[in-house]
Amino acid sequence: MGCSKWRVGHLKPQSKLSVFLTMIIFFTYLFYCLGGFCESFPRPLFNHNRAFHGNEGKDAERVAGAHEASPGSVVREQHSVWPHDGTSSRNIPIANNFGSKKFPQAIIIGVKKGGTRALLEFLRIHPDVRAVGSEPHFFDRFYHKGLEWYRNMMPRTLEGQITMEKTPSYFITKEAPRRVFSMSRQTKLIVVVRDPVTRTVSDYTQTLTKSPTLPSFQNLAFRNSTTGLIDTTWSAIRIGIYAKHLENWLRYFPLSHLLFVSGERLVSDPAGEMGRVQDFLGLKRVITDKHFYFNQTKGFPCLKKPEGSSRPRCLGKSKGRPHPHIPSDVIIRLRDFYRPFNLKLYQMTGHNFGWD
Ligand SMILES: Nc1ncnc2c1ncn2[C@@H]1O[C@H](COP(=O)(O)OS(=O)(=O)O)[C@@H](OP(=O)(O)O)[C@H]1O
Repeated sequence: MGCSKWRVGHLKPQSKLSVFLTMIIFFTYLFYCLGGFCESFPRPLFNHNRAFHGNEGKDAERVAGAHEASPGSVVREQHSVWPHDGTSSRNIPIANNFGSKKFPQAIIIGVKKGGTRALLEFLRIHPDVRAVGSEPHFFDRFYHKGLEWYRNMMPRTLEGQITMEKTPSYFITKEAPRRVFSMSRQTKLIVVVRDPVTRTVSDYTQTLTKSPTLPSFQNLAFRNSTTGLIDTTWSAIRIGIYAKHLENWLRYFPLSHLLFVSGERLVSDPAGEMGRVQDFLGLKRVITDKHFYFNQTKGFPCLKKPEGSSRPRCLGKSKGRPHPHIPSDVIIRLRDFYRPFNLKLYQMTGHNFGWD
């Protein structure tokens, strides 16, 4: 102090003034820095999240805003706030490759014409569900392509989100249970079941749309029209023997890994059925009756706001088609045929689907 006094005392008045001003500037700057206002580099926005997830900088965007309840909603929020030109005002690149591709933790394995598309589209409005749009057919047709091929088909998911796919033919594929099990024994399996008689007619209607010269329903359904013996080699019939197919799955998975969704209730009470599905998947009940409205023209429930859209949407023309008339005696025979298998299913699942 004495030293500086001595030096200042020997300076000219102009020099004293400039020293004084320099000191004012220096102390003002010091105060600003202590207040945190003088950083010349942008702060890495998500540093705190590395510690949060112990992720050491991998997938920085994956952990973005991990303090929020749902990673899915965080991503949406970022997109709506930040510019969409690939950079943000804080020099954080916005890529559309958030997260990583994982094997599905839950699969809709069946049944064909049960209402599997409706279920998947309804689930996709949940922020914590990401699903493949098309049917991958990995465990039946493309198993030879290998698990990496399959994983690559999956959408990227963030921490806490569920990866899903639906391929209804898995349910009747002999090898599928073993194959799914060897991918992960933790896989959750969802089966949408529908009255097997209506399901057969629905299946027939689909084939008829593709091949208008198809024989009549009764020609295909009976092995012998006089004895009324049902032709179980016709896949449209065979698929509806749910109890038999279920036996294959129960060799590998406990019943607690399977959820049976009623195809009928998915139409009459979509929100109620979706509540069960969300509970089974361990998801917050986000999808409620607010998401659905009944479209009189379509004759089915439709979504008020499907994923990625703000406009109401129903499923396409191939879903909810009118069925051709099938003579009542044929329907009765089919009902008789399926009854014991249905009862077996009710017993196996502990759930009466009310088809009889
Ligand atoms: N909300 C809604 N909208 C339209 N259709 C609905 C809906 N919910 C269930 N369904 C029933 O779904 C049936 C088709 O089943 P899938 O989607 O499993 O068919 S497929 O196996 O993928 O081809 C389809 O069968 P069809 O009526 O025979 O066309 C519908 O009855």
